[in-house]
Amino acid sequence: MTGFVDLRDVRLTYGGAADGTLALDGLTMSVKKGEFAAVVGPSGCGKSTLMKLATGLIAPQNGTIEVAGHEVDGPVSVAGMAFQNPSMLPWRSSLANVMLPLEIVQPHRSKFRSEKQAYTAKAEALLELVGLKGFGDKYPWQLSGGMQQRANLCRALIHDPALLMLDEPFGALDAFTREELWQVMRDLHAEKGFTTILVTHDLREAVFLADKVFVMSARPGTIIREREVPFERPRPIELTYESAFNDIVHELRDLIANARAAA
Ligand SMILES: Nc1ncnc2c1ncn2[C@@H]1O[C@H](COP(=O)(O)OP(=O)(O)OP(=O)(O)O)[C@@H](O)[C@H]1O
Repeated sequence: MTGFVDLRDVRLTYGGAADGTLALDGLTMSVKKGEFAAVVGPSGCGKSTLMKLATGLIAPQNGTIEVAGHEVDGPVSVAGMAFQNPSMLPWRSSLANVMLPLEIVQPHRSKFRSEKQAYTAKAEALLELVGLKGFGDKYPWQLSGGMQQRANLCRALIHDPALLMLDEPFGALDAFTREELWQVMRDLHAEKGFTTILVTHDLREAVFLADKVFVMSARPGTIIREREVPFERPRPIELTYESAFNDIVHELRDLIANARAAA
């Protein structure tokens, strides 16, 4: 396989082959190093399942999964993750929340004490990059939802993961805040160059951020279309009001509507 993340002919059934739920079947997809991929599809088609498989949280009954050239057979340490709910620890400051993975993930864990000053500077620099300069000492409950999600992105990136997995990270935010966060995400990806897989229900979000959008069928999920997004980077937010942009959004919408109807 040739990508940075490769899934080939993957099948996943929850709860036993006989009477379980077949979530994914015959799913094949490949994401290149540094690429920003989005995954869209009908509700319940298996998008989150795909994320759990690619990060090694669950194993498929059939097929192969490779990340960074290695077959996945347990939690993938090169991955950072962010979900819809930022789930920050309320008793820790934002800075301490951002630094949490360094206390857990090797090789950082072993040198956390001796390198604490450098790690703190790194976390502060990341907070600044997402527009949270000076908020490191605030507790999560002192931050707005959008600010919490910014800090959550920093926490996902603090250990310099080569792969960032995002499952509906902006889904709970209002439209304006969401667009702000798209731009934060665009700039983080441009600066750091990590490979990204974003699961989203928001087709504008997918087209704005991604190099390639994977469209899934209804459950059992499989990939029914890979749509390249041709727009140059960096992409201004005004792009989302242009007709060429909306044409792709409509094309994706039609594919998903048809997939739902076929279910
Ligand atoms: N732990 C589980 N045990 C049993 N069934 C599950 C489990 N997790 C998911 N499923 C089922 O597998 C299917 C795919 O679920 P998944 O959460 O991957 O879909 P999704 O596309 O992310 O959903 P949504 O669009 O609603 O976010 C669904 O039918 C779901 O009910």
